[in-house]
Amino acid sequence: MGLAVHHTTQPSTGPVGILARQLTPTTAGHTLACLYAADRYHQAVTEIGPRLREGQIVITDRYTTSGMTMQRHDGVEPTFLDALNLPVLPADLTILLTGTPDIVRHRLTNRGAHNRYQDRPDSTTNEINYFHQAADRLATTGARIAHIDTTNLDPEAVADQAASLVLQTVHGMKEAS
Ligand SMILES: Cc1cn([C@H]2C[C@H](O)[C@@H](COP(=O)(O)OP(=O)(O)O)O2)c(=O)[nH]c1=O
Repeated sequence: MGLAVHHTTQPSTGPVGILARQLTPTTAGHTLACLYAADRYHQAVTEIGPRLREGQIVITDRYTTSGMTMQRHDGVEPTFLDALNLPVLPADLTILLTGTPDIVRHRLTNRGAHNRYQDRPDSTTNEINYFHQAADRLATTGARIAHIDTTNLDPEAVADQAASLVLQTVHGMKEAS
């Protein structure tokens, strides 16, 4: 179909993202929430915005919803996280990959934890709830949010569903413009 796609991640590989990753084991709460949000604003200006203006599709692994979720593990209030993250360049589509706590925990154990949040066995159920709550709060802004229940899907099937959702969104935006 010839669409130009740029794939990226949050935290980014830029200076603020590197700092956020470096400090995650030893810092917590408001400091980390601000660092991850700063990385998101910086990446929107330096990487994502310019590519969107060139007409590319930008896919990012984690975005605003992660910022509205992760530091709740450290007790940061949702209102603080929302105020920090909702003004960031809004996504045209947010896809939430969901799964039962058992299957998410099983996959995490097989893959290995990437940070101290994922080390705690009880964190999975909390995080799933936090993500659903963040998605509900994001939805009140009019954001387009889709859920893919990955419990019984392999990665290829998840990717297929995600690609269809992206294409639907792109077509919808083209028709509306
Ligand atoms: C984007 C973002 C990430 N994080 C943390 C938690 C994530 O697990 C980690 C991302 O590290 P990563 O190694 O990409 O882990 P995963 O594969 O689980 O995404 O960064 C936050 O705490 N807040 C944020 O806003």
